[in-house]
Amino acid sequence: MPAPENTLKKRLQSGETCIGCWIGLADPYLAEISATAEFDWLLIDGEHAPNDLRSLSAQLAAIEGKGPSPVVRLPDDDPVKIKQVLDIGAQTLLVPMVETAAQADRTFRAMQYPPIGFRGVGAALARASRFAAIPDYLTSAGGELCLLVQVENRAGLHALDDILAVDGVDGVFIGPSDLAADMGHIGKPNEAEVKEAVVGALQRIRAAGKIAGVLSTDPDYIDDCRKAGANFLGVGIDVTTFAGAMRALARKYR
Ligand SMILES: O=C(O)C(=O)C[C@H](O)[C@@H](O)CO
Repeated sequence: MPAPENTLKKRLQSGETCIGCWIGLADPYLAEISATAEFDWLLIDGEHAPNDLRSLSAQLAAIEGKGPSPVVRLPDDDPVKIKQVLDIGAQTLLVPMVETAAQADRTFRAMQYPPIGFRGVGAALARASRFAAIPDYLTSAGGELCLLVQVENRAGLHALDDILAVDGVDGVFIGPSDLAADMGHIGKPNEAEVKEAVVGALQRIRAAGKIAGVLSTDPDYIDDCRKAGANFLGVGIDVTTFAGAMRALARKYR
């Protein structure tokens, strides 16, 4: 029996547009509630949300088999964290702040077992192998992993073509918030030159035959990015959705 099929990877690589939501409330109960919504994917944020391996694992379990495919964002490109997140069962990773082809290639190799890469072997203890219930995990896991790297500053944009040329990179996600900050427009991802850079990068990513990702909560921004070819399309954040709804409810009766 092989590793579980990564259906999200296959859908995205076929060119399908898959919409999803950031989940940063860092709780499996809330993740399961979000999984009742008809998103194609839910991204569990290990960079900006208060998550650890236990909470990430619990949210993976809460989402799997409920409809949306789970994605995990790492806090950085540390190979040790990558190994641990893969061992708890994540199959699609989003890795932030990638600026060079060498960094992207090292990140890919951290996800792969030898001889392709250098992921440490511990499947017998790992949720990913269903605790050794998947006998062929070691020889089948690599093909079901999906690496999405984040390009979110000028250095990464400058190296985009080289990053796209890395075979192990399945897709590139453009981070409008961090790119805006690096371009001198912090808090203004809608600034004309930022938006132009985001849209242009998305077009280049799809032209290279790779998955193109972005996140926005602005419907017009989302539509422009979809038209530019974004197919890993983040359209919301649970934290801001929940906080906004709670504040609106309180104001309604004040
Ligand atoms: O730079 C970005 O935009 C992202 O990477 C997404 C943000 O990190 C997310 O937290 C929404 O602000």
